[in-house]
Amino acid sequence: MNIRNCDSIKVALKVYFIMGSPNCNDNPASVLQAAIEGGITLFQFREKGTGALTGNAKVELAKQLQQLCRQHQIPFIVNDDINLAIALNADGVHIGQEDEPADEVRKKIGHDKIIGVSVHSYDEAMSALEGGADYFGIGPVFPTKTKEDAKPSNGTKLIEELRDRGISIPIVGIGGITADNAGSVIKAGADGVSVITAISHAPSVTEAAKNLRKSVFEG
Ligand SMILES: Cc1ncc(COP(=O)(O)OP(=O)(O)O)c(N)n1
Ligand SMILES: Cc1nc(C(=O)O)sc1CCOP(=O)(O)O
Ligand SMILES: [Mg+2]
Repeated sequence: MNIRNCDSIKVALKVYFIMGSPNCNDNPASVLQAAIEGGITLFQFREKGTGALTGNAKVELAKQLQQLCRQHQIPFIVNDDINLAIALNADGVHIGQEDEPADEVRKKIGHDKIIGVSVHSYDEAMSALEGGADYFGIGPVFPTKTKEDAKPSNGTKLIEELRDRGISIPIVGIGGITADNAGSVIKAGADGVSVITAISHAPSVTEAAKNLRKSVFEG
């Protein structure tokens, strides 16, 4: 299967769980296992923020989480760290406007890997497309405390604008998304939702993933 196929990416983006050890109240592998049992469709390893692991500890955690994803056929995406993604033969990377440009990343990771790019305007979206992005992450849709340097929340405006202007690339919304508001993000034109705390901090991680899935698939 071509992992970069647009329809496959749209399916994978539906319930996109992102986390690293700073986001977990429990052992990250247990949290990921529980989220997989709840039906997540894609995972991003984002080892970032206060207390984030570095060096060998980061690599070992990434390997452990990648192994879990492999066992359950969940694609494994690495946030920011292109060298780690290459070293682990990850399924792809997610980069933002402050990270390496998409065209440079494409040269490094090759043509069989997914590149997700965060965009905040039509112009950024066009540049990301030219650079070879496979999907856009758009946010923060709602206020979030999880990303320290997040921009002010902007609702679903950009998602609607891109769809109105005929952009058909896979899109995932991010930032403050929960089972209660996920339906509005899908209605706006996103293919899926990406969340950290709505799953990682939930009293039951499995139930939270199931509820999010329900909202995405049933509105
Ligand atoms: C799916 C998805 N969308 C957006 C982001 C944010 O990326 P970025 O702006 O580079 O910020 P950091 O996550 O690196 O702090 C994301 N990670 N995933
Ligand atoms: C990693 C990230 N990126 C964002 C963006 O707007 O690009 S918001 C965000 C944090 C999302 O965490 P939560 O689901 O807990 O709000
Ligand atoms: Mg980044």
